[in-house]
Amino acid sequence: MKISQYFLFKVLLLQTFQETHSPVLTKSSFFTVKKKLFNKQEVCAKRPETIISRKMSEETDVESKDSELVQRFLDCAARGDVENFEQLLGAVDIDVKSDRGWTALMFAARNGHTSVINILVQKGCDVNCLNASGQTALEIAQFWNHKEVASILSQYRQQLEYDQIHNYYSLNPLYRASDVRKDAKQLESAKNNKSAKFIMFSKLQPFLITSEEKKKKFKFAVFTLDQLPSSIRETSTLIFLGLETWDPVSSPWFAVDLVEGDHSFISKYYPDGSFVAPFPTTMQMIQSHAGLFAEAHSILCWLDKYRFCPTCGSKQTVIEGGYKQVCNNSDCTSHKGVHNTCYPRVDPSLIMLVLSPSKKQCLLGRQKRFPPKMFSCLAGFMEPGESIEDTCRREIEEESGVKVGRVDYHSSQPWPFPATLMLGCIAHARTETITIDKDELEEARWFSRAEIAQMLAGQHPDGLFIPPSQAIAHQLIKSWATSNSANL
Ligand SMILES: NC(=O)C1=CN([C@@H]2O[C@H](COP(=O)(O)OP(=O)(O)OC[C@H]3O[C@@H](n4cnc5c(N)ncnc54)[C@H](OP(=O)(O)O)[C@@H]3O)[C@@H](O)[C@H]2O)C=CC1
Ligand SMILES: [Mg+2]
Ligand SMILES: [Mg+2]
Ligand SMILES: [Mg+2]
Ligand SMILES: [Zn+2]
Repeated sequence: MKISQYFLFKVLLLQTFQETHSPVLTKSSFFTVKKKLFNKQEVCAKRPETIISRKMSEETDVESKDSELVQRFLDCAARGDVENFEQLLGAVDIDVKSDRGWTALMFAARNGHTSVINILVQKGCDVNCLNASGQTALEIAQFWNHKEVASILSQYRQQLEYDQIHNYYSLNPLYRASDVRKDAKQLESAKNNKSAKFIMFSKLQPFLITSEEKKKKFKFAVFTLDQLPSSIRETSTLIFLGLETWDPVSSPWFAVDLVEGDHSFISKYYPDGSFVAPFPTTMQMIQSHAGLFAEAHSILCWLDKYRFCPTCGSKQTVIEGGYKQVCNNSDCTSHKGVHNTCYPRVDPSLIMLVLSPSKKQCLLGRQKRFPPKMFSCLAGFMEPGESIEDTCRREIEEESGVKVGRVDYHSSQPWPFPATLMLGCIAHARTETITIDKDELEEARWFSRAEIAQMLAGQHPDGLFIPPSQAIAHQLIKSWATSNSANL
């Protein structure tokens, strides 16, 4: 399927959010999470071996085929049918959920299929997923007394806690090699390196193809030196993204900002690819290429917006593989002392999950521009001369009236639209009363862990949901909800 066709249907963020989170249970079939949790009768009510079939009437052929695959995938996990399960692995999302929010890992954990569990864990499935009852696969294995499975899952969760958290857009596989880009000779030989790789942009839009390995995901079309017309290197801007390994002769990667008329060679090599609007399309890329996009897009946006010297207004020259611009006016004060205008800008902003004084609830809000029913963490830009902690306290008080004490750092995420760095924090509230700033927020309220579990599973009775897993807001909320899900 061509990307253009695909995005005819899916280009809006609103749709992306709604598709990922549309509630599948009606109010009447809904039981409160508290009632369900660890209640054997409830867990048994629908045997996990039987996957709930979905009403397919209004779905397209493609979707019904997909849904069949999902059903077979989950069914194989539930039955411990390793052979068929492995065949389906590449065809569906490894963390795909049944209507009750059960993943393959949960079904395998329910029935004690160690071999399926091992495969899923090695393939990097999400061990912290919650089902609609607020249970993780580990809790399901413990409940059904599958000790071996429980031991594998708890070891793996411990391992994950030691590992660094990688948010979407932050997994860049390249070594940035600033020494290479600062040395004109090395940079020139990198451009002529026979193993050099090139990814394409035009008017800030990346050229993407669908990924063969991961269905419904996109990746860059990667070009080699001999595929590029020689004119490109004279007329287009080449951004040096980095090297594949620390070795200075390893493959260098470049992003090419194509100028008009340079496009014809592209369709010769990748007839099914397209230049696409970066948001939200790049939220559906394979992770390593999303990292490349974040680097390239932020630099290209900076070069696009800063065409003239911010100090004196003269023309500038791009150097260091796109990472620096110098003013052409030799009398300009930007040549003296420390001048950050020469370098690409990054705007730090805070995004925080605010916990109530009792730690039993978290504060989420809705901006007017959000899709209906979506709630997210509060966020705000850092101001000059402000610490992370003070930005966090100020933005929360401005937007919700809630006063915050301690602030803990969680993780960060480059948000390349154009160059925001999201600093994710957990904030501990000292007060509970909410008074919203109507300019910034439409609504803000406290949510219990049980309600968050429903939202994560796409089964909130009022259809409320949180941003998709690619957003750091999702990771902050999920990390709190899963850190002690037994206390739902
Ligand atoms: N809230 C969420 O769930 C998520 C937020 N984000 C991102 O977090 C960032 C900050 O969140 P947000 O709530 O919008 O921030 P703020 O609460 O600080 O409010 C944003 C407003 O502040 C002004 N502003 C001040 N400084 C800047 C700056 N350096 N860059 C841009 N605008 C600035 C703008 O006003 P004006 O328009 O009047 O100029 C802007 O509309 C945004 O990039 C947002 O996309 C990312 C993921 C999730
Ligand atoms: Mg604000
Ligand atoms: Mg804000
Ligand atoms: Mg602000
Ligand atoms: Zn100048």
